[in-house]
Amino acid sequence: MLYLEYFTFPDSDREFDFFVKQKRTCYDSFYPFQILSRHHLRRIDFEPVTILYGGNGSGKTTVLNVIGEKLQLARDSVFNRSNFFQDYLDFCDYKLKVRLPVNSRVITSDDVFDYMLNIRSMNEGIDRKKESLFEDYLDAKYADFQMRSLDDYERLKKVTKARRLTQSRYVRSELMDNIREYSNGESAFIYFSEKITENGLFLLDEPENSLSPARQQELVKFLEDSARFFGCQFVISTHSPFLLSMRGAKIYDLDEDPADVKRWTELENVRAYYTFFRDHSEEFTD
Ligand SMILES: Nc1ncnc2c1ncn2[C@@H]1O[C@H](COP(=O)(O)OP(=O)(O)OP(=O)(O)O)[C@@H](O)[C@H]1O
Repeated sequence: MLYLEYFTFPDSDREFDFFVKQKRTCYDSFYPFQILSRHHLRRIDFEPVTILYGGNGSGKTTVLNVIGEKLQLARDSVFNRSNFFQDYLDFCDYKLKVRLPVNSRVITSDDVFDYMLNIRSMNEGIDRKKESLFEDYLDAKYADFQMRSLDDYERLKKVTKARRLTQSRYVRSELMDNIREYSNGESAFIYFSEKITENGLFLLDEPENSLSPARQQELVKFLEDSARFFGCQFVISTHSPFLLSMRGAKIYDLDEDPADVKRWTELENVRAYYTFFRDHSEEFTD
C-alpha cells in the first residue's frame, strides 16, 4: 500500500539563504540542517517498502524524524528536537496518495527498550505488593478479631478469607500474576506486532536491535505480509542484511553522493558479509 508518495528536503542553497537571513546568533548546532544536503538527498520517492541504508551518522534517523514530525505521526519516546527543527520542517514538502490512517506511527528502538523496561518494573511492583500481602495474610489469619461495628466488616472478610485459604492461594486471590517475562527478542517482536496494525504508514528505526537473526527473518516475513496483504507502508532505517533483502524494497543508500537507489546486493556492508562468508565457506559443514 502507498500512502506517502514522495517527500522533499531543502538543498544546500536554500539552507544557505536561510542562515544568511538569520538574526539568531546563539545556538550550538544547526541540526537537522546540513545533514541531508551534505549528500544531496533532495527527494525520496516511496514504495510500499522503502529502506534507508548508510553508515553511522549518515542521517537515517534524521530522515525518519523529519518525516515523522512533518506528518505529525504518533510516537512513544521523545527525541531531542534541536533549535532549528521546526525551521527545517518548513522547508520540507510531501505528497500523500491517500489520507494517512490514524494508527500510522514512528517506532524506534528506544520504544522497544522502554516497553521491555516497563514490563520489568511492573513485575517488580507486583513482587513488592506480594511481599506485603504475605505479611497481611499472617496478620489476618492469627488475629484475635472480634467484630464490633459495621466498620469492621472489611477486616472480617479478610480474616475469614485468610483462615480459609493457604498463604499462597490468599496472595494469588488478592493479586494478578506477574506479567510473563519474555526474552528481549520475544518482547521486541510482541511490541512490533502490537503497534503495527492493518492499514497504516510505519516508520521503523533500526528494528533489528534486540532481535536474533532468526527473529529478524520472522520480522521480515511479518513486514512483507503486512505490506502485501494488510495495507501497510513502511519506511525503515536498517543495517540488517535480512531487512535489506526484503522483497520489493526500494533502498536509498545515504552514503553515496548524491544519495542513490541501490539493489541490496550492491551495498557495501552486504558485500562485506558476502565476501566474508564466501571466504570461509569451507569451514561450514551441513
Ligand atoms: N538532536 C541532535 N542534535 C544535533 N546533532 C544531531 C542530533 N541528532 C543527530 N545529530 C547528528 O546528525 C548526524 C546524523 O545522525 P543520525 O542519527 O540521523 O544518523 P544515522 O544514520 O541514523 O546513524 P546510526 O546508524 O548511528 O543510527 C550525526 O552526525 C549526529 O551526530
